[in-house]
Amino acid sequence: MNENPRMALTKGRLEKDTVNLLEAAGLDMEPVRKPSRKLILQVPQFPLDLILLKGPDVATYVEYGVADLGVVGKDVLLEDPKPVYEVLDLGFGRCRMAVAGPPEMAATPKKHLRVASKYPRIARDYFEGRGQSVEIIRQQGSVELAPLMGLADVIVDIVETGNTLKANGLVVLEEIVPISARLVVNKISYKTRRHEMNRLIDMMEKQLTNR
Ligand SMILES: Nc1ncnc2c1ncn2[C@@H]1O[C@H](COP(=O)(O)OP(=O)(O)OP(=O)(O)O)[C@@H](O)[C@H]1O
Ligand SMILES: O=P(O)(O)OC[C@H]1O[C@H](OP(=O)(O)OP(=O)(O)O)[C@H](O)[C@@H]1O
Repeated sequence: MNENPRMALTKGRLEKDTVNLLEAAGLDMEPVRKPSRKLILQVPQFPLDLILLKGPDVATYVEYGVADLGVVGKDVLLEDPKPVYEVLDLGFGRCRMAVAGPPEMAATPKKHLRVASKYPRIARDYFEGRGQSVEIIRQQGSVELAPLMGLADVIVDIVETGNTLKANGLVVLEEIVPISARLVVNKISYKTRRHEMNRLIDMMEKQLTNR
């Protein structure tokens, strides 16, 4: 067992809101706020270590119990489901998963669709669930380019402000699912470190209800 409970945080877009939430919950987040390349940080005066990872790796660390808890986007959990407990919707990192494409695609249903996405599983589940035949073309980024370049008919991607779609002449064709950051807990830690896990969950939950 780790000495202190360990929480995995997603670097990048979710980082600032996560740090703000933990700070509001009473933790000294100075070590994370201080610019540094450190990936393991200790919360002063509180039994908690923090590790910084990319979203999909947060879920993996929590699955294996190397981290007891983690903060990760719902998109990551849907794309690569893990046997972890999802205990809180943290309410930030809000965006939606959507099908998008050129406006004319709305009026021209196709027998077989080519779909570009960083989220092949979400895309396949969505279209197959509707009986739509698809070929999924996996992308690593700049997904909006695919329909513009003729690589795909539509994309499945995250839409937040809608600015990227707009700047590229694309529109949302269908909403798939709303997304936000979630707190996940390792299943064994939840049993064997119940008191510590509940204390941390309660501290965070209280801040959410105060907002
Ligand atoms: N506009 C957005 N684009 C992508 N993710 C967003 C957006 N808004 C909120 N999110 C949430 O933030 C999480 C982290 O996003 P972030 O872009 O930092 O990492 P990423 O998706 O791994 O991208 P990258 O590969 O560019 O680092 C996502 O998993 C998602 O839940
Ligand atoms: O609706 P918006 O506010 O414009 O946000 C959505 C865009 O942000 C994300 O891309 P990201 O910036 O992570 O770049 P990449 O996936 O293309 O690397 C996502 O894949 C969309 O392209």
